[in-house]
Amino acid sequence: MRVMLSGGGTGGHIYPAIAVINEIKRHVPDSEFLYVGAKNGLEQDIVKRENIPFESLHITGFKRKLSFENVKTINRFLRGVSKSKKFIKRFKPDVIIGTGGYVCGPVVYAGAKLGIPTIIHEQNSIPGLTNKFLSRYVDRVAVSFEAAEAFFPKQKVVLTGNPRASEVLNGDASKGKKESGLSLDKKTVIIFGGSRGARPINDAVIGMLKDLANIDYQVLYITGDVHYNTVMEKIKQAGNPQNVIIKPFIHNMPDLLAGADLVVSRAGATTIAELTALGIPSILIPSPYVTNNHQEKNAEALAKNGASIIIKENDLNGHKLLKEIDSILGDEKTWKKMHEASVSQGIPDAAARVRTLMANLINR
Ligand SMILES: CC(=O)N[C@H]1[C@@H](OP(=O)(O)OP(=O)(O)OC[C@H]2O[C@@H](n3ccc(=O)[nH]c3=O)[C@H](O)[C@@H]2O)O[C@H](CO)[C@@H](O)[C@@H]1O
Repeated sequence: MRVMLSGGGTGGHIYPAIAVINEIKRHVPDSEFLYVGAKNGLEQDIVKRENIPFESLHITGFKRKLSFENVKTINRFLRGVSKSKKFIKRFKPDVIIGTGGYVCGPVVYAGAKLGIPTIIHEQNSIPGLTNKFLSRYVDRVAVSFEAAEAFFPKQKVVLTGNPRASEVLNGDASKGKKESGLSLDKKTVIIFGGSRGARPINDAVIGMLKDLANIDYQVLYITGDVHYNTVMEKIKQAGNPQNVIIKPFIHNMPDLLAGADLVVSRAGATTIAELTALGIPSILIPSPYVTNNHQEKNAEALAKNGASIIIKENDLNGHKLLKEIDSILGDEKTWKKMHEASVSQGIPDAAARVRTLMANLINR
């Protein structure tokens, strides 16, 4: 089977595509893949590390306000379409899958225009602009939340969940802990701000570092690549407690999450799919800077049934965060309830559902 994939900008769009690739590889081992990503997105690095053939487009997103930049964006889109058509004619995919982010716009659009079977995957409960645009042209729309169904043509939409949920299921907790320098027997909190890190979360963690030294669990704190040096400068002054390990980025999240008792993070949809697949309780700080405030909606779905506590970014500080962490890890009953609520929200067989959708579409 020949599968072309596109999606990117941030990890939340890239890891679901890689999970689809791994699922197909397991079932149809001689399949071939081509990933088309943005020149400046995180996908350059992440996809190449996985040894997946990669081509790139220069692409940007629309500004909401009228501006000359939008004219350039339209030109880049049109150039992206014609470059994608060349990739498609050369690679000859049986199917094209887009997982969101600006870059998959021209790729999936070009595929649909050339008559190739096309699918988009939407991770969020409120869809992004690119997927809304593409939904008019594609054959199927796979969604991760029921709430997203209403935004797409009824006859095309299928609830699959997020394929990354399946990928994290078989993580090796000891390996993940050893790789990051964590102890094997302590309760573990993982803190990160999505795939790129988030300054307000970093500030809150720096604000509670001194108090973290007095707790009996351990913390793996991921700053995000671009924030790492600034954070480490500040930490030089604040001091780094022994039970707090700080990293810029972790490539092997499945093994790390397998050993996590609690996660503190933004409310990106792919992170949420991972948490609920594993039943990890969470404290979510939705980013208020995303389209239609979709992270808040993602987080609300979990908080409503008790799997997560939401802290709004405006209310976030080190003291509050530590208090909430303690309220979960310090009380076995609370942890168990949140764990069960989290499991009940997961779709762990999402990757298989996407594979089936694809196989049915192309009759294989
Ligand atoms: C600012 C922005 O536009 N964010 C969006 C983006 O977020 P973002 O890319 O942050 O997405 P998510 O939080 O959904 O996913 C992050 C992914 O990166 C992984 N990870 C994270 C840190 C790390 O060190 N290593 C690592 O591998 C996580 O395990 C997860 O698989 O895509 C999501 C999915 O469409 C959206 O819901 C988010 O709103």
